[in-house]
Amino acid sequence: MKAKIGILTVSDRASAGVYEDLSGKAIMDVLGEYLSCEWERVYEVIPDEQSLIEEALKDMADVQECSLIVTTGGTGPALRDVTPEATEAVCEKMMPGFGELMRQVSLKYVPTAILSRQVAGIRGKSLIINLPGKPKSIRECLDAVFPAVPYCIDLIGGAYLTCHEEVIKPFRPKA
Ligand SMILES: Nc1ncnc2c1ncn2[C@@H]1O[C@H](COP(=O)(O)OP(=O)(O)OP(=O)(O)O)[C@@H](O)[C@H]1O
Ligand SMILES: Nc1nc2c(c(=O)[nH]1)N[C@H]1C(S)=C(S)[C@@H](COP(=O)(O)O)O[C@H]1N2
Repeated sequence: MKAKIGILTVSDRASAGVYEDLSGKAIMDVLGEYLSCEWERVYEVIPDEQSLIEEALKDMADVQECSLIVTTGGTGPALRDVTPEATEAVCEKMMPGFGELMRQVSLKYVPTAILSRQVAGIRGKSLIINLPGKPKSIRECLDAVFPAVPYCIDLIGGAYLTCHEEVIKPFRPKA
């Protein structure tokens, strides 16, 4: 099965064309460096509206059958930041370790790492992971959690992800 990966940028300004979506691009670049298997991307840029975020996540998970969905933006405390709420609303199971680890690692880079409420969870055969909006946060967060991502996707019946192990080494306890 060819892996499908959803990349969802949640940003009022990127979706309005005020700035180029560098964070979505960073997700594509980092995943391109990590993955040795063939994969297809499903990409969307939407404003910070909870209903639109939920709709996009459900479409990527249920219709497009993405094994992994990575969001960027909308995780902070500002009024319009609702990506974690939308993620929780569509997930059957939350995976708190992802947010805990990303926040902890991010503190090495910025003291404001604690302002991100980023979460991860499972919807069907999809793992959804929230990342902050800043382009530089993408690699900082993904480097920390990605080693656990392929095995998590194995456990929920998603696509079998393989990686360039000199770049990132996935850990599969039963391999
Ligand atoms: N998708 C993106 N592409 C490029 N830069 C971004 C993106 N998202 C955020 N940034 C940058 O990070 C800074 C802080 O992100 P912030 O959380 O304020 O943005 P956001 O909430 O994603 O954007 P908005 O307020 O338009 O929804 C922004 O001012 C911008 O410079
Ligand atoms: N790794 C990392 N995490 C980070 C940051 C960062 O630059 N790098 N920025 C922080 C800041 S300043 C904010 S406000 C929160 C929330 O960002 P968001 O609302 O764009 O998702 O993420 C935090 N987490």
